[in-house]
Amino acid sequence: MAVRVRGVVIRACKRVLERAFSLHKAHSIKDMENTSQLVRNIIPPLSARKHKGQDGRIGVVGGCQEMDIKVTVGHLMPRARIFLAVLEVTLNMDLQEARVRGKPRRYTGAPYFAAISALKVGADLSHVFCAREAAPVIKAYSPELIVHPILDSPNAVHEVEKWLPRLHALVVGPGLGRDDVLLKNVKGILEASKARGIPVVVDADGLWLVAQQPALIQGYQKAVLTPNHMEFGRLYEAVLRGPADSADHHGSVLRLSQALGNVTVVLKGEHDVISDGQQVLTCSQEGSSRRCGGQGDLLSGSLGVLVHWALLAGPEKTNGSSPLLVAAFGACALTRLCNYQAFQKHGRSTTTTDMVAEVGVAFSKLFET
Ligand SMILES: NC(=O)C1=CN([C@@H]2O[C@H](COP(=O)(O)OP(=O)(O)OC[C@H]3O[C@@H](n4cnc5c(N)ncnc54)[C@H](O)[C@@H]3O)[C@@H](O)[C@H]2O)[C@@H](O)CC1
Ligand SMILES: Nc1ncnc2c1ncn2[C@@H]1O[C@H](COP(=O)(O)OP(=O)(O)OP(=O)(O)O)[C@@H](O)[C@H]1O
Ligand SMILES: [Mg+2]
Repeated sequence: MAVRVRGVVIRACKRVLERAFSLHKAHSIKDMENTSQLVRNIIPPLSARKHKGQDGRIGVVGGCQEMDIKVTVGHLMPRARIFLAVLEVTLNMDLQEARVRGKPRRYTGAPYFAAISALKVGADLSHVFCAREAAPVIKAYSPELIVHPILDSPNAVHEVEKWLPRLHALVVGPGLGRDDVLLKNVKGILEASKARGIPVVVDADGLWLVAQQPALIQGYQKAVLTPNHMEFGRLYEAVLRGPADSADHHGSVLRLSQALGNVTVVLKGEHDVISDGQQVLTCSQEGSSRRCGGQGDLLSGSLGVLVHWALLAGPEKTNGSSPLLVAAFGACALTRLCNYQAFQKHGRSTTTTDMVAEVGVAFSKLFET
């Protein structure tokens, strides 16, 4: 008898839990649909009357190419030293310094993915501000990008500042690396962008810089930070002086956003959690289990365009929600659907290039139906 009663109770509990779960799921699907509608509202209509540039001029700040030449000058024969000196003049770099700086980083794919994604989403012009040696590599990937080889030059901040009046949004960090000279220049670029009220998406090594100096972004409400798991942990620790609660992503993202003065934060992961310090949204658009590098760059590049569109549209088009929150949701849903579609075709061999090829169809499915 007691065993039968226990069985009935367990089955009843199971039914309650299943119902609660499916209700929660239905609720989140409804939320996602409502937010997708807000994204649709901010998309500017295509029109024959518009001129080039009107739908978005986006800048990506990132891309480095440090040489990995291991030399110990003291051990070289005199003739080899002369050769080294000639090589240094030709390459215009200090090879000893390259060795001392240690772990070389060469990222050209990340800024390319971010910049090409901005174009594919619908920006008219996409600029990349990168280190000198990275420029020919990035340019060779795509003739569609405008590439400025200035990020490691002594007057980098001034060079980028000249372009700021012509840019609608900046994406800072993809493939930037952590070289002190580049980070110092990027700090100046962030300050100049803030002074002009230009929206900034901060990703990857840009987040490394913000974790060292949170004041750089503190209270700037036209900023969106897009950390992955590791970047979020670093940032949280730096700002809130303690570890994030891994069992409560909602609470952690909300707290980080609030502590940064309502800067919008997007924590990427199995579900993307987005907050402006007031609302918390979750994007659970179906993706896949494939986690190749570069997917986050697709997200930050797309977000650069959507942030511009959302701010242009204003809060009346987003039903009172923060435009940046809506833009961030749009970029997350788009990236995840690109991942899903690419995975259907390529399975385990899916790469970010396959995802970039899906942007057009995924965007139409989500936001133009
Ligand atoms: N093709 C390219 O040029 C690419 C360059 N990239 C650049 O590489 C640089 C470093 O970026 P990283 O993303 O590696 O950042 P980090 O150097 O902070 O490393 C993140 C580490 O965390 C791990 N990780 C990520 N998600 C995790 C999770 N959910 N749980 C546990 N571990 C997790 C990763 O395997 C990685 O080793 C940036 O400049 C970035 O833009 C990446 O964007 C990938 C593509
Ligand atoms: N476990 C997961 N399941 C489904 N989607 C995921 C998962 N983890 C990440 N994503 C999605 O992949 C995209 C990129 O997130 P990811 O955490 O890979 O960024 P990242 O590490 O910055 O990428 P990148 O290699 O470009 O630097 C986001 O849209 C996110 O929603
Ligand atoms: Mg990344």
